[in-house]
Amino acid sequence: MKVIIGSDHAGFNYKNILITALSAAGYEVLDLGTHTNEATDYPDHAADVARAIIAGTGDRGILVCGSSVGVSIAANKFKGIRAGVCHDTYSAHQCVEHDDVNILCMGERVIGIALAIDIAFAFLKAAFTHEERHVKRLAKITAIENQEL
Ligand SMILES: O=C(CO)[C@H](O)[C@H](O)[C@H](O)COP(=O)(O)O
Repeated sequence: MKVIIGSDHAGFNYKNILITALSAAGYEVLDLGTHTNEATDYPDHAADVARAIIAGTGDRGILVCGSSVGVSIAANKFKGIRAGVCHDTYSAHQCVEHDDVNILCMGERVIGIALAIDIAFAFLKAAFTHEERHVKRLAKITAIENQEL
């Protein structure tokens, strides 16, 4: 599985640690930045990762900012992106199993790094169930996206 990862300055340290952990576990990881501690704007990085997922450059995305809220708002503006804020491992796998989330958002200022790593693995190991009720609900989200609902 190929993972696309991005962060602003507030998520920079966790992004780097996550890249090391995921790469060591055998995941292919594409780092779209930011590449320094210098202050940057989270919508830019959310857009980079969202566009890469939409283009099929990677299978799943991970975004890290200070709280996770900013990147999730920005990423969810893109059609076809289902970005979820997860600061616990249950949400991290359930959001894929039920909601087919394709971008995980975490906040470096919110949780410790050990939990962030566990959450990333829970997210990446999970698969969408394709159960009828979930497929129906996702179709409604797509309808909202297309302004049909
Ligand atoms: O946490 C965030 C809000 O959701 C943002 O993604 C930023 O990381 C945060 O706003 C950065 O704050 P700073 O004071 O500019 O470092």
